[in-house]
Amino acid sequence: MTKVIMHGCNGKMGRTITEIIAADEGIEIVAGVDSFDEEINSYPVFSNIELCDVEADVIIDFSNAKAIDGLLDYCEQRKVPCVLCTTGLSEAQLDRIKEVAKEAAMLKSANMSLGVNMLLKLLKEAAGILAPAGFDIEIVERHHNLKVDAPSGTALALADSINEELGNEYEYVYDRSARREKRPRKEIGISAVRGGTIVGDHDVIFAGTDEVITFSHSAYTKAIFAKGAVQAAKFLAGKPAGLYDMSHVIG
Ligand SMILES: NC(=O)C1=CN([C@@H]2O[C@H](COP(=O)(O)OP(=O)(O)OC[C@H]3O[C@@H](n4cnc5c(N)ncnc54)[C@H](O)[C@@H]3O)[C@@H](O)[C@H]2O)C=CC1
Ligand SMILES: O=C(O)C1=N[C@H](C(=O)O)C[C@H](O)C1
Repeated sequence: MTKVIMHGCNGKMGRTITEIIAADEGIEIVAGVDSFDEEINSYPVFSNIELCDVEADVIIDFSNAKAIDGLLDYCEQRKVPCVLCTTGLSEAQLDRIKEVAKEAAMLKSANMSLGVNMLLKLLKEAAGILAPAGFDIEIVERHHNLKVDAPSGTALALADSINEELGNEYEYVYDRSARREKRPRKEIGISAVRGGTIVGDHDVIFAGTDEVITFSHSAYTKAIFAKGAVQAAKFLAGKPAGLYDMSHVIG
């Protein structure tokens, strides 16, 4: 039985994961952490990870960028593996994750769905063929009106996957409103739309002369992310220190 601390347990994703784990005999939540305590949980909830004295095999995190520094300190000191799903992290936090991964197993992924993780691979092949042939690359993401970070972590991960294939020569452009120039070839435009209850849509557009290819992923429920996170937690429990991602889980 894998024992989990759910970091951000009372948020939208924390609640979805609580439901999914309750129906799985191979894994249980032994404690939750959330600054917002509604007394709705069947497990003990702490307002801060530093106050959590419950032993666990792995942490699942869906919280807020502001909560990540304390979480990383906890993982480093106690050597607890962590599935890090919060997006909108700073460069300093991304560097710190690499440091902490020397002491504990850390799996970071901006999107836990099978579809997006397969797309990350497919895009490398597409970019390798289409970019040299002169296709422009644009990413458009759409999310619900409660999302606090933009662009989405997934949009950045999709861009990074493409850019890696292209020798990291492409610049990311988030806003063209102050620009008065033609589009340079080596850029990836990234646009964010926010509204209603959209769970999460990502379009990667390769626009060439007289033809356009669009790779599109739509999430219909948050359960696709929750299932991936639970699968990742089972995978990560007991793993040696190191930096992991969903490709290690999915294969
Ligand atoms: N990697 C992935 O597949 C996915 C990642 N996300 C990301 O996960 C994060 C959370 O998403 P949601 O659940 O939709 O947000 P949410 O706002 O509904 O939930 C976040 C929870 O974290 C809690 N929190 C805030 N500060 C905290 C602290 N210092 N310690 C403990 N808890 C704290 C809040 O009280 C809240 O209950 C976001 O960054 C989002 O972008 C969301 C869905 C999928
Ligand atoms: O905040 C969300 O909801 C989501 N966030 C992740 C992101 O920023 O990419 C993943 C998913 O799209 C939902």
